[in-house]
Amino acid sequence: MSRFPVENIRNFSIIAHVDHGKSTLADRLLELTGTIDKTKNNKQVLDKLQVERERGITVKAQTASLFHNCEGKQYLLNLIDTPGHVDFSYEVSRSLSACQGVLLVVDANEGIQAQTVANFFLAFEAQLSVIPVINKIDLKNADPERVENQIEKVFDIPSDECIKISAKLGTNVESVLQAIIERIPPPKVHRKNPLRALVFDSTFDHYRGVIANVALFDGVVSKGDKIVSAHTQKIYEVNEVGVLNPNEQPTHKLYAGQVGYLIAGMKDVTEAQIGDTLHLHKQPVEPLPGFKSAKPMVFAGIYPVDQSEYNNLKSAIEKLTLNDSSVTVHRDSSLALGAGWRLGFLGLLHMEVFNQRLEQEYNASVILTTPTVPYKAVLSSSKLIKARRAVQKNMMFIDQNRVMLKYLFPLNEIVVDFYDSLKSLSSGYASFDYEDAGYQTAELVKMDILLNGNTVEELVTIVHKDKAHSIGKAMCERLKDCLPRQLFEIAIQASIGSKIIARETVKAYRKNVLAKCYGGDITRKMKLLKRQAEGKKKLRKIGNIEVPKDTFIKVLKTQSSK
Ligand SMILES: Nc1nc2c(ncn2[C@@H]2O[C@H](COP(=O)(O)OP(=O)(O)OP(=O)(O)O)[C@@H](O)[C@H]2O)c(=O)[nH]1
Repeated sequence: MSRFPVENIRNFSIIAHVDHGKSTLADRLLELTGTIDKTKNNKQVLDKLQVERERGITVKAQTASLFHNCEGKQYLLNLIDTPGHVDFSYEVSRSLSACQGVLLVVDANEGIQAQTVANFFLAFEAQLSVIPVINKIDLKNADPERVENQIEKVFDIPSDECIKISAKLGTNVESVLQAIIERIPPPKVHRKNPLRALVFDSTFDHYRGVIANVALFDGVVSKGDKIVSAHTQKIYEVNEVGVLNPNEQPTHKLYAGQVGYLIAGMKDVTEAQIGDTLHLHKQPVEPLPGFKSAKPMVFAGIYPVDQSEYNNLKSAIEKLTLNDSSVTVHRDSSLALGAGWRLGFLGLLHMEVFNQRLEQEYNASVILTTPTVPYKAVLSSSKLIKARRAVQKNMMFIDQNRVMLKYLFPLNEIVVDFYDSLKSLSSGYASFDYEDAGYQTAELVKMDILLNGNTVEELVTIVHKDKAHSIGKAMCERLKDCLPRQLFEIAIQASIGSKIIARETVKAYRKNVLAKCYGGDITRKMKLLKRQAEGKKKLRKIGNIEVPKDTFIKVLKTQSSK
């Protein structure tokens, strides 16, 4: 690795709106630099996770070191592929901290979209060089000139700086490599200073423990070095260092300005915190700024389907949150579902992907409860301020056909199905991005679900006053379908405070298990009664009502899919 002086290193990221072609461009760059063989099967090579391949989206940023010869000089280009979906923008901002420049990919047909704007500003604020790349020029409806004008108008980047390519066909991709070398500065680092390495990502390998992705800001790290985590002050010996090419390739040493991986016998997932600084033993340094912790927007309870799986699920969640540090975890327990956790996610897709990764990568089978968003509640019996559901803040025309609107929305209104509705209403043309605007006052009510007058804690929800009636009615109807009839009538009610807003009734049902036993054998009767008693044990009592355990799961599941 010493062959690459700092001036021959470029660290860059590819950012774009979803589906504008980041991963396809990454494939072409890997091929052009000979990192992977050119075959027809190279499709999103850096999307390694099963969930990414199944959904066709990137959820984890990936790193690859490319070796490129240009005008007789060997360059080391470190590429960090990032996700496009709004839920994963935390990954984007972390990746950018290891870069000096970005390729901003824009679809030649769709033009600038919501996440193009959001990601551009992340790069702009981090003061990175931005190379605009207009992709998919092979499409029949491509209009690269229109997109050039949009880029000039919205981002103030002269249109002659745009590179027009087709990542799919490979057209003009060499110009992108040329621009990376010419327009992105080498990292500002010092190899003579003591080691200062930023852990910008980490994964857990079942056999080798924690694998930390590091960007070296100062110094050199070698196999066998004793290093210290600035966060925990624990000392480790480096067992392996190397570059990702795109698979791990050991190199013995990594130098300042380079990006690679490091394995140092960290066995516990709490040891390699993302954002941590590593330095040499007895050579302490000023830690790097690290990362702002992610702010979860959507919360859900997660429980093992079978309580005996609790410890396995605990370790699976710990390992997966090491790789996805934006998830927050708190222990929780529920009367119906047993011991579990309350997890915070950045959005609904993030929650679904986390769940799918738990199942696919850790073989865990879990119950996920209805997603909710956080509220700050002021309990008051006085008149509430009239809620305004969405308030328009700003409007800007990007060109004759496209407008950018800014609204203030309650988070609860957008997390579940807003994006889908927007897409179908606009025939797929509108795109959407959001950022936290803080807490706002709203007319929200706490809705209880009662079974014969007793509140069922698991089903308590916070809903907007105007929607309470329809949601309460739907939940009562679902419960009615799920609850088995019992020996007495059950009243299912939805209430706000003391006011009942919906009601369903489950009629009484009496099962006489002895009906077919005429007279005779007492032992047979005892056996039937014992079996009935065992069946009853399986039921959980809420007040005087026996509720099968899976009723909660059914109601919560239908509720979250609604
Ligand atoms: N016609 C055409 N299609 C392209 C081109 N580049 C990418 N695509 C297609 O566009 C789709 C999305 O490409 P990806 O590379 O997965 O996009 P991405 O930006 O990485 O998507 P996310 O990771 O989900 O954000 C795929 O079906 C690609 O085959 C291109 O130059 N021309």
